[in-house]
Amino acid sequence: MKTPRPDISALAAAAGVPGAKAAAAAPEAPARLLVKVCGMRDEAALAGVAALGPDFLGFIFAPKSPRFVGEVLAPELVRALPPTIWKVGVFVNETTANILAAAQRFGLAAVQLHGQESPAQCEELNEAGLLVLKAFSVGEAVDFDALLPYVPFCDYFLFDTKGAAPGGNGAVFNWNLLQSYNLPVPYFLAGGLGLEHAAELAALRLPGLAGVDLNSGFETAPGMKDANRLAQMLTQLRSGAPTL
Ligand SMILES: O=C(O)c1ccccc1N[C@@H]1O[C@H](COP(=O)(O)O)[C@@H](O)[C@H]1O
Repeated sequence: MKTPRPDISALAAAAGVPGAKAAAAAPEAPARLLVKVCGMRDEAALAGVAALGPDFLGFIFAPKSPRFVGEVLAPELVRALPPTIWKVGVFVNETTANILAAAQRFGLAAVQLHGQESPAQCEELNEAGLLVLKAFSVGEAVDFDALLPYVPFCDYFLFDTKGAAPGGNGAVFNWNLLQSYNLPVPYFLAGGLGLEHAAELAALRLPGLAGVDLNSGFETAPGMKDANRLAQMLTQLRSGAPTL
């Protein structure tokens, strides 16, 4: 069954992003960075973090992750989150059938594919009505040409630090590697972001940068988000970002 897909245009306009698959290579910064808080698994923190008004909330469906949402969080709680927040399921090399089943059960509107998923799988999920974020691990260099086959089927890319685990490594990569980004898909910056990066991120000018992904840098333990630190981060990101 097809998962209803919210209209991305309002979100893109609010963030000053000219819409998915459009003009991401413009060098100017978005009006404000989109914020995705990832790795939610703690029922007690969920309402508090949602009340901060992140643009996206991520739930990890990779069984090996310490943030695996599995049976920990009741699907009703996720489905009941405000419709203004995009609910993102994070998957690593999962089958399309399993992803669609989880999307249906938890009311996910978006998927973050954090493994070696193919462009064809991105297309399948995109055609199923889901917003598609494709993650890529960044080491010493990025081969943007290798991302070209994904362009037609992804709403966002996400650049994360290469590490021992597929994601959630808590390490920062060299953001300057993205200075030469020239593809028409906006992206999220991820990997070890913490409160100490707030000022730098708010002032960051990178072509195609649409948002930031906050995960292990805002936890008291894996999956246990610190709403106070997140509140400080959102305030700094949103007040520090320039207006167009
Ligand atoms: O957080 C995890 O455990 C995880 C597991 C498997 C795939 C992705 C995962 N998280 C994603 O990793 C990046 C960076 O996280 P961090 O800031 O370095 O902790 C982020 O996009 C998370 O969504």
